[in-house]
Amino acid sequence: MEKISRISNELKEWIEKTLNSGAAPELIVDAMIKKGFDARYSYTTIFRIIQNQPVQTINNQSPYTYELPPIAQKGKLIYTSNHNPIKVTMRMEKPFILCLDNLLSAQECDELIALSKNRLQRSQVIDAATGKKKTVPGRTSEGTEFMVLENKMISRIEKRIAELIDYPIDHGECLQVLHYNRGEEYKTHYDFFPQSKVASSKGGQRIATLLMYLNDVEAGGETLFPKLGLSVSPKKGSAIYFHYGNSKGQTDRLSSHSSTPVLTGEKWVATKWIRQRKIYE
Ligand SMILES: O=C(O)CCC(=O)C(=O)O
Ligand SMILES: [Fe+2]
Repeated sequence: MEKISRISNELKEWIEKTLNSGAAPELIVDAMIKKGFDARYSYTTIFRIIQNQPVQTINNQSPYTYELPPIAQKGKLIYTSNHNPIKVTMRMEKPFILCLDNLLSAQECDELIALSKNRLQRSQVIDAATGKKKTVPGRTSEGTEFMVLENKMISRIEKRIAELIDYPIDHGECLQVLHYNRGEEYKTHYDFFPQSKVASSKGGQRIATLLMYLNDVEAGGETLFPKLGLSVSPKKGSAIYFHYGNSKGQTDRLSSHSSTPVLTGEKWVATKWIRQRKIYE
C-alpha cells in the first residue's frame, strides 16, 4: 500500500496543539505511522513543526481574501470621544496588523493591573478536539476577565475600543488581563477557533484581536509573528490590532503568533477579541 506523504492544515494544527500541550514528539510520529503515513515523512514533518519551519500542507481552504477592516480607513491619528488621539506607528497589509500608541493612559494601565492582581487564574486554551478549556504547558501565564460594565474605568475603555475598531461592543468578548512572570510564555497559536468548533450561536468565529500592553517589559515578552519575522515589543499604553477573519468566514493563517518568554521583569497585557456577530442575545 502506498504511504501518505502530505498532511492537511487541520492535522498540522492538531499536531502543533498537541506538541504545545507537552505530548512527546515520538508518540505523534508513531501515531502518524500507524495511520499510514510514510515513516521518514512523519519524522521530518514533526521535526519541521517543532523547529517552526514551513510544512507543505494540502490546502482545503481557498486562499484568504483580504478585506480592509474599518480601523484601516481611519488614518494615522484616530480620535475617540474619551481620550487623546491614538497614533498608528506601524501598519502591515497582509496580514493586516496595526501598532497603536497611546491607547491607554499610564493610570489606566496601572489600575487594570491593580484590579487584576488578586483575581488571577492559570490561563487556559481551547482543546481542538473537544472545544473545552484546559491548561497546557505551552501557555503558562495567568489571567482574569472583566465584564463590559464592571466599573467606570472598564466601561470607558470598552467604549474607546468600540469607537477605535468600529465594531459594536457586543461583538467583543470580555476584556482579559494576562500576567506573565519571568520565563512564562504563550507558544505559537491562532486566536481564531478551529473551523469545526465555531459556535454560530455565540457570535461565530473570532475575526480580530486588540492586544494592549500594560507595562514596559525589561527583556523578552515580545509578541512574535513567526511567519512574518515580526516581533513587537511591549510598551506601556500601546497596542497591536490584527485582523484575520473575512466576510466569507475564511481565516488568515499568516496571523499565527506567540508571546516569547519574559527574560527580565514581568509582563501585563489586556486582550480584546472580536467576533463576526453579536455574542450575547
Ligand atoms: O501576550 C502576548 O503578547 C500575546 C497574547 C496572545 O497571543 C493571546 O492572548 O492570544
Ligand atoms: Fe493570541
